[in-house]
Amino acid sequence: MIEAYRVQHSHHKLPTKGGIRYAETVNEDEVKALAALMSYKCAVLNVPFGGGKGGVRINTSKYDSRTLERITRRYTMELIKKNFIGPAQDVPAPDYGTGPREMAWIYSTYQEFHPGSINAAACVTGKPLTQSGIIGRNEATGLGLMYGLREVCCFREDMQALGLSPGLEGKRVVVQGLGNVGYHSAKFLQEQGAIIIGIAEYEGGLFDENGLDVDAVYHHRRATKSILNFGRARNIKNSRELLEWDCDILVPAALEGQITEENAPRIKARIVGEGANGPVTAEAEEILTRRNIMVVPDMYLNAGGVTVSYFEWLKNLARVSFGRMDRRYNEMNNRRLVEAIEKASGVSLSAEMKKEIVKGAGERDLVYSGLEDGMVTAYHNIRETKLQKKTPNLRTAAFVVALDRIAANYIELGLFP
Ligand SMILES: NC(=O)c1ccc[n+]([C@@H]2O[C@H](COP(=O)([O-])OP(=O)(O)OC[C@H]3O[C@@H](n4cnc5c(N)ncnc54)[C@H](O)[C@@H]3O)[C@@H](O)[C@H]2O)c1
Repeated sequence: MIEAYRVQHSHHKLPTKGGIRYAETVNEDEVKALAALMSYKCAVLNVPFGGGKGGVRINTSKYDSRTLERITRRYTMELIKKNFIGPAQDVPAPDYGTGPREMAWIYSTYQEFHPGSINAAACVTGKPLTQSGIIGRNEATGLGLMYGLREVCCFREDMQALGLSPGLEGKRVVVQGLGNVGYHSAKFLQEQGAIIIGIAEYEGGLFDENGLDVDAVYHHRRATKSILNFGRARNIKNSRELLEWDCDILVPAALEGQITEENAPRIKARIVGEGANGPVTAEAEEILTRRNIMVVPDMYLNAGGVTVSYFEWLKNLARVSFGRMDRRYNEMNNRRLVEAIEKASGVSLSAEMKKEIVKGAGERDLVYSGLEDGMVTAYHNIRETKLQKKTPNLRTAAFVVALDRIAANYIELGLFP
């Protein structure tokens, strides 16, 4: 017998949207809380979905791929029977313990029961690219986190109040969890000049004051099945110690409840960027706020995944491709376009103009720029609200933004009958 859940928190917008988690810790309360968080997250980013969430209480390492497939398809069947999945009802996505593989199984099962449906692909997001997925969904949450922290760090006066210099460049970062969110967050932060001095996984952690090469650590862990013993980096046996390490930014990107009233007094980071959902407990946040440590809340900072899921859903509904899937193909086509323009107009374009056209806009450019725009705008909304309403922290301000928008929906829609 396997316990599984799907929760829909608010129908102010439909479909509801939220990931499916596979973990031994899954329980009804957790799924309910995560579904509520999804409502607020979508509202903060102005993504027109209600909140939903799913969970299957299993330890994935105990099952082979065949059995995981059977579990996923069985779970999807239950969702279909109860009308808890569909492009207009409820659209799942990946979360802890699931990825594109599981999403493909869900899509395939749904399709079996909806023959002839022309938008069946929009029943789930985070699918593989070959199965109507979208470029950029895999890295979306980590990329969005980087855009968010970049925006946070660009306000000179806010950084001064924390005793930090503006910008991501040179910021010393510790990341917990090297999964989808943690790996991509670390990678994109590193690309912006941040120094990843520590990475914590459940089997242990690594520390290197000069910075860890995120890609190399990721491949090392995949090859050796452990993060430990990487180059000259120092092994940290108890990886929880890394949460309390001296750094500028701490990114907990594994599971909830990692920073509690017990360890909050010892946190040395100046900024805590919530990659995971709920990594800082309410009691811990009070302590961090009192200690002038800025917590950038999950409902904003890890909303990149659902934002790009929205683009994938739109793409599936419209049955279009957002530009060329393949950059080389895109460039080849654009070169032809340049030739055609020159031939038709009889004018030869400048080298600069040709370069611009050839580069063009592929699906990746559209997804990345859409995500960037969403993250930047949302941070400005939250920061303005914090200043205007004098909220104690960014989370309260984000709640005000989200609840105002959701309330406006309910009020404007009214009651029926
Ligand atoms: N995937 C998404 O798009 C997405 C979007 C928003 C929020 N989130 C949230 O981000 C968190 C991580 O999700 P994910 O998709 O990256 O999951 P994942 O399964 O890809 O990765 C999680 C990683 O955390 C590690 N981990 C587990 N326990 C740990 C511990 N005690 N200490 C250190 N590392 C530990 C795991 O080994 C794994 O590598 C979850 O809270 C999830 O709800 C995910």
